[in-house]
Amino acid sequence: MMMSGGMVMNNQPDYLLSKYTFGTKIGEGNFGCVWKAFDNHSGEIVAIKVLKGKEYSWEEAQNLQEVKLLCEIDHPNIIELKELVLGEAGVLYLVFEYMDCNLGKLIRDKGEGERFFSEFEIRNYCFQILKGLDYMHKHGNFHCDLKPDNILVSGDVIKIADLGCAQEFLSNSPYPQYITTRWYRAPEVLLHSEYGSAIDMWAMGAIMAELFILSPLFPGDRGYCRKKQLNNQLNMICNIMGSPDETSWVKKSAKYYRFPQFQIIQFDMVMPDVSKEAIDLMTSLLSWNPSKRANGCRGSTPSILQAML
Ligand SMILES: Nc1ncnc2c1ncn2[C@@H]1O[C@H](COP(=O)(O)OP(=O)(O)OP(=O)(O)O)[C@@H](O)[C@H]1O
Repeated sequence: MMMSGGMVMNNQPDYLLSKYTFGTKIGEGNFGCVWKAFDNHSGEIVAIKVLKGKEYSWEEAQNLQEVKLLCEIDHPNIIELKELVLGEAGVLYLVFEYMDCNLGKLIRDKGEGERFFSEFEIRNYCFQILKGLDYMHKHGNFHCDLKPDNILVSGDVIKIADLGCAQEFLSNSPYPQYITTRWYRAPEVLLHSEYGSAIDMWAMGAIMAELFILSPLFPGDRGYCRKKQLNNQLNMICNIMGSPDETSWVKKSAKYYRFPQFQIIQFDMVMPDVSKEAIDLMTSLLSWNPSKRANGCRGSTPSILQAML
């Protein structure tokens, strides 16, 4: 057994089954199944992610991006990885602190009950997500797959999870193919342009709007080919944020793309009860130009964001 930071790493096959009692399956993504489990020693409830589709060696397991990053991270708004266990036949188990549900489910439940979140609740959630993101960005990483289902909630505490696609700014490795679920994907990624941590701020803007309206802001269709998907998603964005003007960013990043022409829909028209500060923050987070997006590390951030961080 080895220790890295506060985390335990174990490659004894029997260890997992003797330490934990598995309960129900609580989630499933592209990369793993997540189970609720009971720690027989401490009595604590945990969430165990069983990685899919590959036999891991111990070295591969320790070098996984999600594992490497979570070993270095210690923040109250980022999920804690408690243990890494390599079981029989190279099955890899990631043992996390347990959270009650994800933000996507909470939004869907509210939507079905036709009950809105109060702005106070939304500010509290966004404040915590922004704190977690700010920490990641200041430590040279960005999440790359921020979406409501990857944000976990217990009571009024929020934690960012699923760092499997996260990237280091200065990494020599090429950025991954898979970047953000399409509805939360920033224009620069859609347009195959250069991108960085500002893609998380775009996703944050889309999530904040979703918390207010209880449905995704840019729910682009799948489309039957990549070109259709791209057109559809960018169309959705133009439809709400207005088409980008001829700024240097558009000239550099989208010189071959013909944007459909739409005027911006003012958020205060569709969200009449939302405060001006919250509208300003969403509008800034959803700027076409990544360098203009609100960002905790920059001076030109809206006052609500400054007050939050
Ligand atoms: N620590 C946890 N506590 C409670 N539920 C969790 C926890 N971690 C994950 N889950 C649940 O399991 C789901 C899938 O987890 P996760 O996103 O980590 O898997 P994934 O395979 O990497 O997903 P994706 O396809 O989005 O990359 C989450 O949406 C969440 O509902």
